[in-house]
Amino acid sequence: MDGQATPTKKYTAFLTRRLPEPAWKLLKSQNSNFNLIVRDSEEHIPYKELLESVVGIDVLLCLIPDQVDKKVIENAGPNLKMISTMSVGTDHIDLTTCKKYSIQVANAPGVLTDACADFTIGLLLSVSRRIVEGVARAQKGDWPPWHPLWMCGPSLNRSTVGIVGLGQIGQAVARRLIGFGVGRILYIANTPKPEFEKALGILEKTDLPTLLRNSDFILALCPLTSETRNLFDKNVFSQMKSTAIFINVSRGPVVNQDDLYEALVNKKILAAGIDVTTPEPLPPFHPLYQLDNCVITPHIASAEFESRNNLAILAVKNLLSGINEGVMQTPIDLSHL
Ligand SMILES: O=C(O)C(=O)CO
Repeated sequence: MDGQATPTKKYTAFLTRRLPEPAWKLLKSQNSNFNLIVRDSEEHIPYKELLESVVGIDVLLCLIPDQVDKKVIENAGPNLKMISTMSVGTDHIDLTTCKKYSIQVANAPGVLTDACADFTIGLLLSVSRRIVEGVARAQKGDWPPWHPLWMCGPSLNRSTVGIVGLGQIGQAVARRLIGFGVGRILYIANTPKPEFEKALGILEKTDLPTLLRNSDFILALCPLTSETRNLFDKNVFSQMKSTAIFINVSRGPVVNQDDLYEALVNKKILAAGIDVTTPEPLPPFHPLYQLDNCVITPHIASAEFESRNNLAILAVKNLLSGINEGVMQTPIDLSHL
């Protein structure tokens, strides 16, 4: 056998569902050196099927609703080396277990930023200008002759906006807010952003109580972590102005939903707009749907064709570079875990 190279083992990659066409084309054009298993469905993979499908794979490409927990990772077995997620958020993946087994994880940052920032402004205005409520009233015939203060809401112009989490999306939202003439933007973030503060002129890093006390609009744009889980609870809502509008485009579990309901019903805050909930999908008869002062959208902040296609393409690029070069393009730093 002297002189014969040991054949390198072909990786097996498993995709939990079909991907949008441009990402699929890219994958199909470059899959000759690995085994590709694609679950032939547009639908979410049931947990039990995920557990069974991952056994023995080397690379997993997953999506937000796929719960890649300890059990799934351990069921995959020792071959599992890389997980590429078609998402920015990684809270559906047990990163601690990934670190334990030296599994690389890559998300897809950057590609959704503008879509999410546009949507955040849209949701904020839908709530403050009562657009959804107005449409519902008009459709029900609840439309009196023009009335000076009917269906009025607070101005964004000259207001103080509090941003919780000034990452890429938070910064893109802050830039857009300048165009709406806001007076002040307060933010909390793990790291200060002095250059960005200087560029915008009206941005101030602060602490949570100061942000809550002073903001007319409070935007949750932070990732879900052990520090942000349940951050917006009764105590936090009680520190907001009674005229405050709360917007969540982050993750459902950063909010204690019962406490949000209580704050909205008892007018502790004026209104809320939430694109993310617990659970998702939020069941149709959930009490929050009954409130005029709550706008609920079904996790669509990033739902632009271009951004979702780019999200899928970046997830595929991560998978390909992981297989071909051993390092994914946009790996997550797990060293702090
Ligand atoms: O990519 C994510 O994390 C999203 O929430 C997409 O909407």
